Amino acid sequence: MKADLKKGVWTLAEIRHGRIHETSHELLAWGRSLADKLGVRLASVVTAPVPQEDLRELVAFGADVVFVLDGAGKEGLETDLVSQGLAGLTRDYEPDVFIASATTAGRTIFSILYAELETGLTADCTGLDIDEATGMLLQTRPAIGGNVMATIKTPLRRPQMCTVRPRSKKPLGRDGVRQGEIVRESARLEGKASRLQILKTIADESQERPITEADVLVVGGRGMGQAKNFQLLERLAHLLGGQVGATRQAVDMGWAPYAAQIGLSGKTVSPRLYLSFGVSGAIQHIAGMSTAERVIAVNRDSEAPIFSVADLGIVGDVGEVLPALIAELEKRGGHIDGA
Ligand SMILES: Cc1cc2nc3c(=O)[nH]c(=O)nc-3n(C[C@H](O)[C@H](O)[C@H](O)COP(=O)(O)OP(=O)(O)OC[C@H]3O[C@@H](n4cnc5c(N)ncnc54)[C@H](O)[C@@H]3O)c2cc1C
Repeated sequence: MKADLKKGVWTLAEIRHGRIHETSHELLAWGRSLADKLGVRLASVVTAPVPQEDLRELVAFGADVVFVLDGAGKEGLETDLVSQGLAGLTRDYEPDVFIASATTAGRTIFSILYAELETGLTADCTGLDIDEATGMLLQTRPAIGGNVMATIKTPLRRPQMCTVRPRSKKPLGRDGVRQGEIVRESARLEGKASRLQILKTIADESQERPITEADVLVVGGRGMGQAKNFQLLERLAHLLGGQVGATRQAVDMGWAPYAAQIGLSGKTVSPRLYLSFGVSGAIQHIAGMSTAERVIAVNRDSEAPIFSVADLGIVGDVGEVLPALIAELEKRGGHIDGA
């Protein structure tokens, strides 16, 4: 163990198919802002074998230290072994803060790890900060049915642990000349075998590409009126090289699949362009799209809350605006400036 690397802020790197997934870089952006406020080191912890270049990328995206935990599983899928291995590492190095992505892997590993370490865990945060007076981690997440945002502290136990929604922050700019330290540690598992057996992994093919990865999202709400009108959204998305997203109301009515739902109980998205039609802009929907770069909203109600987060608002009926927009784009061969 390297005693000089004790304490600090840690992030858990996410591994998919033997590579570091980009959510790990988003997590480093959160971690970097916390570590800078506390004036401490930022570490990323890797729990399965990945190429050396991926470890260097973690440094390029903000890590000061990369801990590689050897021997805790082949792909990071044996979550019981990974959690056990991480518990030993965490006890040795005593980080003040440890954060993971609120993905299936992050949630599973952290729910075992926090219990093992007898500390607290705030799941699914949308915001993190440091309390200037106490240096404590402020963990913000929707609460009470999504009607309020609660900020939670962990005053007594360490580390302060939470999972953070993917896409709730953009990665920092890559800095290829950043220097960092890579430290290898062996998982102390005393010959334990995993109780999990991975039979097979099945890709979610309900959408060609997850909406979380789309640059352009064309989003429909209840104001679209009926399922058939979602075909117009598909057409517009196709012209813009984007994908279709939906509100919970639209999903509940069967107009779009759950995989397309954006918001608190759906996906968090961060497209370059978010274009909505007949979406009111309820707080639970905004929670999933507030990091979109540019927002254009069409709604017939000039008081609709979506306009308060829109860069461009069009007060009008989707039945008129949407076909007109499609016709204009078709004339121009499917291109608008900036999209
Ligand atoms: C715990 C919890 C979790 C939730 N999670 C989510 C979530 O993940 N995602 C989500 O989206 N919601 C979620 N909701 C639901 C959320 O509160 C709203 O009910 C939902 O977002 C509203 O969807 P909407 O905008 O499609 O419908 P509405 O709120 O009914 O809005 C329809 C809008 O369309 C406009 N409109 C109607 N006709 C036309 C027309 N012809 N032309 C133009 N505009 C028109 C109306 O003016 C209105 O603003 C959640 C709620 C709770 C309590």
